[in-house]
Amino acid sequence: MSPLRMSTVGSMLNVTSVTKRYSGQDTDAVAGVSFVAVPGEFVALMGPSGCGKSTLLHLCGAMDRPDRGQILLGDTNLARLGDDQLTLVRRQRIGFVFQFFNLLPTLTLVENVALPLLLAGASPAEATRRARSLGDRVGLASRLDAYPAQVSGGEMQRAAIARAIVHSPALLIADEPTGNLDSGNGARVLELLVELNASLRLTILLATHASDIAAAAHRTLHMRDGQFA
Ligand SMILES: Nc1ncnc2c1ncn2[C@@H]1O[C@H](COP(=O)(O)OP(=O)(O)OP(=O)(O)O)[C@@H](O)[C@H]1O
Repeated sequence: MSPLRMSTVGSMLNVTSVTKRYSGQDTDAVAGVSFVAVPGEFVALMGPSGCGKSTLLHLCGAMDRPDRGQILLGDTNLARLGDDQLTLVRRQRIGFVFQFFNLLPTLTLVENVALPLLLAGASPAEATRRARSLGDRVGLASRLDAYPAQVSGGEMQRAAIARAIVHSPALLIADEPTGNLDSGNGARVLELLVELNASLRLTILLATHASDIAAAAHRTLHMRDGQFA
């Protein structure tokens, strides 16, 4: 069997004994972590600053490779992929939401949302049509032609979430998605993530410091010193 196609039963993400140490460091950022997320599951990662949450998200999101261990996204073993294959997996099967939104400032919200579709080869008309439709759905209808600097943090994060799911990924990785929002906007962004998780059966892996955010997940994994506590 090809190293890219190993069979697992029913898991979206199957992480086994994963370890990652950054060069120049004398401890592992992630130290032998294992867990499974099933399709449609919303899993929260909690733990103090520096415990390894972002590193684990990067590994599960095909942004980095573990030193040891195995990460299966569906049937694909991410640890065995080359750079080009990892890029394809990221573009096609994973969506990312970050604390500071990471929208391109020179594009309008709808242009930001359409970007992954254009990169995947959609025509500008089709990409714009789908981006507008999803923008409406996430509550941005009247703001889609504004630039990021002209809208609120909550609206920027809604656009970032729309951009993250416009290509229908299997897995959404969210790193402190409410960490830069006031409590009202944070609650509305969380509500949106919960709604998308339920309606699209989107698997979500989300890191947070906030226990009320984690409480909305189906399950919370607590990290400390690179391991699950
Ligand atoms: N690029 C890097 N090079 C070297 N060390 C790093 C790098 N990124 C993270 N680290 C270290 O790895 C450990 C885990 O960091 P990580 O960012 O995964 O933690 P975190 O739980 O996400 O923290 P926070 O909640 O502050 O974002 C920390 O000790 C951090 O200093």
